[in-house]
Amino acid sequence: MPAGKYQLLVVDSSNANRTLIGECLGQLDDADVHLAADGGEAITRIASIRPDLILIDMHLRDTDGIRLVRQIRNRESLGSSDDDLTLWTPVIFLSAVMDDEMIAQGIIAGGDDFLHKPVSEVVLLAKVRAMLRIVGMQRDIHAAHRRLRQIATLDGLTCIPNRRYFDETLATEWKRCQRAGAPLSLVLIDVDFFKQFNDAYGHQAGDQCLKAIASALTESLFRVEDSVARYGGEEFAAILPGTDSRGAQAVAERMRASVRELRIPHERGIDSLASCSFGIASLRPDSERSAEQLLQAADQSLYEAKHGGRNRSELNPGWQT
Ligand SMILES: Nc1nc2c(ncn2[C@@H]2O[C@H](COP(=O)(O)OP(=O)(O)OP(=O)(O)O)[C@@H](O)[C@H]2O)c(=O)[nH]1
Repeated sequence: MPAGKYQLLVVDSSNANRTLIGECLGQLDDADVHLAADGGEAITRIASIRPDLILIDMHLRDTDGIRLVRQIRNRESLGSSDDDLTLWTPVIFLSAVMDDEMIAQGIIAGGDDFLHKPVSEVVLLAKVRAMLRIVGMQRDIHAAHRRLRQIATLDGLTCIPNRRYFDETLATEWKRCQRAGAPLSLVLIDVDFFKQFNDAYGHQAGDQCLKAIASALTESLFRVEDSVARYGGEEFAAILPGTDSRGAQAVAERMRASVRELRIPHERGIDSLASCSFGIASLRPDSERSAEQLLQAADQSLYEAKHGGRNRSELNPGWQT
């Protein structure tokens, strides 16, 4: 949810009331006011403006306030937000007649407060401000949650996705590619002679080398669905959904060349430069094989690449698409 002005929606079938409340709320500098004449229009506007607060008259021409709020809460629980936190939009009911029974029903249905009509401008603004304070806190919680999620899936040294992100993404992409009947390719990447690099230049230089390689690998991926993570130590792993083995070989070669183009001096390295070896495995996910097996297959190819001389990529012949 982008932080910015609060979006308020007033749902009232009386043109005069709607305008009056709208004008009153227009005094709030930090809010935009939207108006809807009935339940149907409210639902459409909620989808487009995603309001932070809704004021609903109890008697609408096509429905009543309680039904409408039930519909709104239903939709909220179905479509949770992109970061898995349910959004709660406060609802204030407006009603000329108000008894205990109605208040209880309204709150049970999902309303948060009531305002007596004709609405006092002072009370309306005070209640809306109180609700918006809570909305503001909800926004802060969402922002903190998003940030924490991001930190939890990022590698501290290289700032690229970490092993946890890799595991989650591989599981998700496996299912997605299986449903779509699409290929899924995996590339395991290991820095060559990295122990000697650390021994020769020190651990800090080793860290800088890993950071530069992580950037080079990331920049070699052009598709949004492709990702590369730090798999552990001096190992990285790229997930290429919807990419067949030929495509994966092309990506691996691009990554290999970009690491070489960094021209990081490595006295024990191939031609005295840092390099990586790449192991590729590809499949169309099915219920016969597992992501674990795909990883093992890519690891075997990586072993071949290492033993074939390093600074090269190898595709597992049994795992081609
Ligand atoms: N500087 C630094 N070194 C790391 C990090 N993680 C792992 N390493 C080092 O990476 C080295 C990996 O060494 P090996 O697994 O023997 O492999 P290698 O020397 O790269 O040799 P080959 O893979 O066979 O080419 C070890 O010395 C680890 O200590 C890190 O975060 N920073």
